[in-house]
Amino acid sequence: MSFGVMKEIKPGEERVGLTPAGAADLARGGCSVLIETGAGERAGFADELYLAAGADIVSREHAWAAHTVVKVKEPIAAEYGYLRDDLTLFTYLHLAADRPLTEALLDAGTLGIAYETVADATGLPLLQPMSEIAGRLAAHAAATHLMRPGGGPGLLLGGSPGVAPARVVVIGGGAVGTQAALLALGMQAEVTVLDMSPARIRQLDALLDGRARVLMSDAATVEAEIAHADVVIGAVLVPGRAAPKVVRREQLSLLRPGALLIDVAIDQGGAFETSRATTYDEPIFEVDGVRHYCVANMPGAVPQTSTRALTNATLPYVRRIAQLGVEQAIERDPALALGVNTRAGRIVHQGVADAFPDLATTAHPGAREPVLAER
Ligand SMILES: NC(=O)C1=CN([C@@H]2O[C@H](COP(=O)(O)OP(=O)(O)OC[C@H]3O[C@@H](n4cnc5c(N)ncnc54)[C@H](O)[C@@H]3O)[C@@H](O)[C@H]2O)C=CC1
Ligand SMILES: CC(=O)C(=O)O
Ligand SMILES: [Mg+2]
Repeated sequence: MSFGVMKEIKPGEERVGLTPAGAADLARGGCSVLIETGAGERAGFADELYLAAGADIVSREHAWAAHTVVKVKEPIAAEYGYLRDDLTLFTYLHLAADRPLTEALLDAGTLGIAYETVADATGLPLLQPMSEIAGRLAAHAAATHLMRPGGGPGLLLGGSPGVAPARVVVIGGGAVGTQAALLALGMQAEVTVLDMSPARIRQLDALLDGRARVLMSDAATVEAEIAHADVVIGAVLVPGRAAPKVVRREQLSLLRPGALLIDVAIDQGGAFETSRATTYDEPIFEVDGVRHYCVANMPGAVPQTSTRALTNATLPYVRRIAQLGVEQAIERDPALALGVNTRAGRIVHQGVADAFPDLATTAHPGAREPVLAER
C-alpha cells in the first residue's frame, strides 16, 4: 500500500502530514511512502530525513497518486483536481463549513476521512492536539493584538501592578477554550469561561480552581459577559456540524472600543455571525468597527510543534489503515468509522448532511452506496 504526503499550499500552512518517524514506521511495515520534495522542510524535516526513514522523495503529482493521502489541511481549490474515486484522503476536512470541497469530494467519489470527526471514548483524539495548540495560540494572538503595534487599543493582557489586567471571555471550554484560558491566566489576564455542558462546567470549575470565572452559557450570560470583555474567544464545537452562532451582529455594538474577537471555531464556520475565515497573510478584518481574528489554521504557524503533535495522534490510525487496508480498518475501528465523511459520492456524516441537505439527497457521479436518508 502507498501513502502520499504533499507540501501544504494553503496560505500560512507550514505543517506536514507525517514526520520522518511516522514515515519510518510505515516503511518498516512494508508500505511505500511518497513524500513531495520539500514537504517537511518548513516543519524542520529535510528530505534527507525522509529518505533515511525509507521514504521516496517524489513530485506533487506522484504523492497525490498514492492509495492514501495523509495531509494536514483540507484540499484547497488548486488541489481538487487530484481527487479521484480510488483515493482515501485522511486529513482535516471541516466539510460542514466548506460546500465547494464537499461537492469536489462527492463529484470525485473520494473516501474522505476527517480527522476532526474521528471520535473515541476519550473525545476527539485527532482534533484535540491541534485544538490545544490553537487555544494557546489564541492567548498569544490576544496579547499581540491588544498592543498598539498589533493594531489594538494598547492594553497589556496581564495589566501591571496597580493597573487592571485585560478581560478575556472564552466561549466554549473544551480543548481550545481550556488551553486559551490557562495561557491567558498564565499571563495574568482576568478570565471568564462559558460552556453549556453541565459536566464540562464542573470539570472546568475544578481545574481552574477559582482562578477564572466559570459560567453556564446562555444568550443572556453571553451578552452580559461580552459587554465587559477586551477579548472574546470563540471555541465552541458540536462535532462535525456547523458551529453554533453565539454572538450576533447586532451585539457587536455592546463591545468595548478596541475589543478583539478571536474566532477559533472558524474552521467549522465560526462562532460569531460576522466571522469569515482568514489566513496569516491578513488575519484580521473589521465589521462595524470591531476587529475579528479568524485564522482557520492557527497551528500552521508553529509547524515544528504542531507537526509532531499531529503525527503522534494520527499515526496509530494510519498504521491501522496500512495493516488492515482502509475497508477493514473502518469496519473494525468505530472511532475511525466516525471519521468517514464522504464515500463513493455520498455524504456519510450526519453533521455534513444536515449542513447541505440538497447534497445529501442528490445522486453524484461517483455514487455507489445508499444515501443517509435511505438507510
Ligand atoms: N482555527 C484553528 O486553527 C483551529 C480551530 N479549531 C476549532 O476550534 C473549535 C473548538 O474545538 P475543541 O475545543 O477541540 O472542541 P471541544 O469539543 O473540545 O470543545 C467545544 C466545547 O464547546 C462547548 N459548546 C458547544 N456548543 C456551545 C455553545 N452553544 N455555547 C457554549 N459552549 C458550547 C462544548 O460543550 C465543548 O465543551 C472547533 O471548531 C475546532 O475545529 C481547532 C484547532 C485549530
Ligand atoms: C484543526 C484544524 O483545522 C487545524 O489544525 O488547522
Ligand atoms: Mg475549509
